[in-house]
Amino acid sequence: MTGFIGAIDQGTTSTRFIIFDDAGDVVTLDRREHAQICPKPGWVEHDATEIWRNTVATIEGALAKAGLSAADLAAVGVTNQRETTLLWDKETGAPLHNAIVWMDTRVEPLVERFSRDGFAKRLREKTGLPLASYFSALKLVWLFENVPEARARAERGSVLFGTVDSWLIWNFTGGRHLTDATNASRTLLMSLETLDWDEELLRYFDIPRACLPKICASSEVYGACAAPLEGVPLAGALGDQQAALLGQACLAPGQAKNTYGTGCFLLMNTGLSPRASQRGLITTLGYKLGSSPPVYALEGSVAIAGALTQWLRDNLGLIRSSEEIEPLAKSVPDNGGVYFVPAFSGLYAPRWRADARGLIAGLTLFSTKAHIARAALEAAAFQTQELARAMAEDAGAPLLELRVDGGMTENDLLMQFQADILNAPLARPKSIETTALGAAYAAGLAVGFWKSEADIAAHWRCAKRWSPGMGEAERARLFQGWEKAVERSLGWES
Ligand SMILES: Nc1ncnc2c1ncn2[C@@H]1O[C@H](COP(=O)(O)OP(=O)(O)O)[C@@H](O)[C@H]1O
Ligand SMILES: O=P(O)(O)OC[C@H](O)CO
Repeated sequence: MTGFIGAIDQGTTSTRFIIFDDAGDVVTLDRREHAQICPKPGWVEHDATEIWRNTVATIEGALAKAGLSAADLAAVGVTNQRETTLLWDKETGAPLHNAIVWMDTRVEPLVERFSRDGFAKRLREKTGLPLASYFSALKLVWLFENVPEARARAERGSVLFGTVDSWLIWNFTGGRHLTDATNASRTLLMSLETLDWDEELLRYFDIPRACLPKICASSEVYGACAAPLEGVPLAGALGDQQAALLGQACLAPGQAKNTYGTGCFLLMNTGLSPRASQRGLITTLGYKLGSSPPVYALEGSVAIAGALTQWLRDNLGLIRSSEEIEPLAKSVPDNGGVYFVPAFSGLYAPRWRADARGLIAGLTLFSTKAHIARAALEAAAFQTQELARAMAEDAGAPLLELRVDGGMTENDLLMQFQADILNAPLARPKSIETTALGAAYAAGLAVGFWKSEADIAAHWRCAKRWSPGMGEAERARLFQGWEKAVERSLGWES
């Protein structure tokens, strides 16, 4: 019987394999963390071979826990941390360098170099993206400039470029070099109109076409998997935030979700044509299901959200586990005037300030670690409020409801504060594994396991809701404090 769908969720901090039943409910899950390699300030790398090993281990782990075998899976989907950039040898499959992670800032000097000629406006028109260290193109340029022989071999096609989806698909399918259009839309190399690599952009960044994967739909059969998923069709791939959009069934224009993980990513479905932002948001591909027309989204990306909780745990030792932050923060009635701006990689949307750095503001002798914990949680909410405000202005209508998911949504204090600061209700579905669910939906639709978008929308059920309860004056006072702190974080790094 093939009554289940599998999804690999390869995230910034961990890799999960989740098995879903036909109601979209989690049957079982296995998870492995991988090393965050930080060789210099601002540099963040992953070992791609460790990621592949963890992927295999989580699949084996989840199948064993559920007492299932690969033959029980009708299809498998892949979803992944986006923009993270890899090069590997076509013959041996060996990576040429550690993967350069999306939040890595080493290419700031390249951003400056490429900013000088005024091409950034054209880049934004074609790709929907600002010229920033976040996206893949400059990471790839850096690899070509720093890894001996990489460029010459890429030109010959013996070295391949890919984001993490490509890397996993290549390993699963015995060497098929493919990517999906949502991941490609984060490279600064794909045109949002044609959904193909763009000659003008390739020339601009001097990227050889021979090293690029073929761009596919988010939902189509990519190939049959090798062990440990022997023979299972790999039938869906999406960047993780787009997968969450689909997993949250935000299928109608105007519907939006926010995922609170390492970072925070607010995406709104904007329908069948790309909508340019006037407020510092990104225009991105939402999803492309088979031969259906592509669906676009506006996105607000925040680099540091849950990562700040981890930082309090690992770098300051303020808490022993992420969960401990909630009781600590709750032990004080408010932030006591303390604000924490986690601009560790500069600030992404809507400000795009690479020169910002993290700070804690408003400290007095009265401040305790509980105020710092509270300020760290509130930072995710304030950053989301900035995105929501920009999105409402772009869309010409306020957000009526925000669907939420990701690890931080377990934090009740944060979610209530978020509803208060947004002045809009939050709704969390029965499963917060919506990222993996989106990849499962994409794969399931491609093989007919689920029949239509309506079929998957019918699975969405609200399990928890937070309603706003804060007065306007208090909301304005708190947000003003945040804005003052952000102003002070700007221009730190010059
Ligand atoms: N109860 C909690 N309160 C605050 N942050 C949390 C809590 N639980 C998890 N987190 C944070 O959420 C992140 C994990 O969420 P997850 O959705 O698994 O992220 P990712 O997919 O980016 O790896 C971590 O950064 C962790 O510190
Ligand atoms: O791995 P996550 O969930 O933190 O997501 C990372 C994003 O895809 C980066 O753009």
